[in-house]
Parts: sequence; structure tokens; C-alpha cells
Amino acid sequence: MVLTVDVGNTRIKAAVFEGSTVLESFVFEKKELEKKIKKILKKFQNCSDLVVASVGTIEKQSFLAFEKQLKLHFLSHEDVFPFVNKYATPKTLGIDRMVLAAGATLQYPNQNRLVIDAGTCITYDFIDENDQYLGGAIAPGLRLRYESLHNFTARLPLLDLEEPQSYIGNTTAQAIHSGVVNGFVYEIDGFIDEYRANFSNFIIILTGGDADFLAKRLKNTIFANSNFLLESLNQTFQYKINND
Ligand SMILES: Nc1ncnc2c1ncn2[C@@H]1O[C@H](COP(=O)(O)OP(=O)(O)O)[C@@H](O)[C@H]1O
Ligand SMILES: CC(C)(COP(=O)(O)O)[C@@H](O)C(=O)NCCC(=O)O
Ligand SMILES: [K+]
Repeated sequence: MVLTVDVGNTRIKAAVFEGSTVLESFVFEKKELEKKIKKILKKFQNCSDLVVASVGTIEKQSFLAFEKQLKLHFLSHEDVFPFVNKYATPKTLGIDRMVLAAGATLQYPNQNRLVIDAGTCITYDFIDENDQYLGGAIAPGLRLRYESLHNFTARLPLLDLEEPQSYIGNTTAQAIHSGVVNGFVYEIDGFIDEYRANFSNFIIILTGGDADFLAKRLKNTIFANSNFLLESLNQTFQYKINND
């Protein structure tokens, strides 16, 4: 059994895998890390490996204590990945994006793939049919948009996510919901249209905390898989042990 942990900028996600099957998945806050992992390992005592990808503030040190129980794999750029990295600054590429690209490459061979991760940030990652990782885009995520409007202005309230009533917002709150939610959806549809205009034969994978919310609203039909990063972590690990 393998325990995979994804440390994002908002939350931590984890899952226990037996082969390629998810036995259970978890979502928790950074401050609960140690307690939650201990609890998971108590329940799944046959876990032999702990695979971690962190783009958050939690570093490798926070996981060292678990090395007594199981083998730690704290993924970094030094690991083996199944694609050719064409990013001009490969060392600054987020490890979460590398893992997503690895999962897409292994799970959907011989085609162009676009991974959209709607988390704290929206990240776009494109891997072409020759398994070359080309790059993509980084934009503010849904929650971040609500927070930045509030944090960087004097008069805009901090609102919780709500479905806009119309694209023409007729109150401050409705104008914010329209700007944030409709802007988010139009932007992502716009990016997808751009990729479609330039590449044929490709698959789109949508993941992240806002994936389900988003999938229903896009004009492009895409199925969301909120476990894709955790599944990709498991696949990246399997690839690593077979290719090291
Ligand atoms: N309970 C929750 N707490 C925080 N964000 C949530 C929650 N449920 C859904 N979200 C949405 O998830 C997004 C963050 O996604 P997530 O995948 O957790 O981010 P990250 O991987 O960057 O930590 C936010 O934009 C927010 O709208
Ligand atoms: C872009 C990100 C902040 C996204 O983080 P997330 O939304 O998953 O929490 C992360 O992938 C990162 O820190 N990247 C480094 C810069 C880059 O990928 O080029
Ligand atoms: K992201």
C-alpha cells in the first residue's frame, strides 16, 4: 500500500492506494498534518511507502518522523519523469505540475494532453503527443479572486462563492459574483478554445478543488477528476521504482 500526499497552497489532500485502486482519500488543513497522517497510518498499517509532492510551506522535514514506519519519497526535480521537460526554467516548475504532467503522460499515451488544475491557482499544463512538456499558464484561482478583490480595495467585501444571477450584476455583490465566477469560466473556455484551434487529437483533464463546480459551467464538455493529482502521484511513484 502507498500513501500519497499532495500539499497545495490551500489544503492537503491524501489517499491510500492498493495498486491503482484508491482505498480512501482525505482532505485536511496544514496544521493537522502530523495528527492526520498518524491516524491514516494507524488505520492502514500495510502502507510501505509515503509519496509526497509539496508546493506549500511544508517541507521534507515535516515528514522525516514517519521514516521509522515507511519509506519516504519526497518528490523533486531530481526524480525521473516520463516526459521531456521543455520548460525554459525547469527548476522553478511546480512539482505538482510535474506530477500532473506525469500522470497525464502515463494514463493517456500518444496524444496531446492539457491538464487544468483549478486549485489556489489555476494551472494549465500541456504535454504534446511526443511526450514533450511545453508549459502552460498560471492564473489566480476562484477563491483567490474573491480574496484579492477584497484585500486590494477599500470597498469590496469578502464574499463566499455564489452562483451569479446574471452576467449583468446589478448590486456590488452580484457584480463581484459575476466578475469572479463568469470571469473564471469564460477565461478557461477561452484557453480551451485556443488549444483546440492549434492542436487536434487531444484530451483535457480537469482537476483541483473547483473542478466539479467548473465542469458543470464550461461550454466545453469536460469530465472532472478531483483525485487526478493523487492518482498521478501514485503513478509517478510506480514509474520511479520501475525506472530508477
Ligand atoms: N473546504 C474548502 N476549503 C478551501 N477551499 C475549498 C474548499 N472547498 C472547495 N474549495 C475550493 O478549492 C479551491 C482550492 O483548491 P485546492 O485543490 O484545495 O487547492 P490547492 O491544491 O492549491 O491547495 C479554492 O479556490 C476553493 O474555491
Ligand atoms: C503555480 C503553483 C503556485 C500552483 O499551486 P496550487 O494552486 O496547486 O497550490 C505551483 O505549481 C508553483 O508554486 N509553481 C511554481 C512556478 C511554476 O510552476 O512555474
Ligand atoms: K493548481
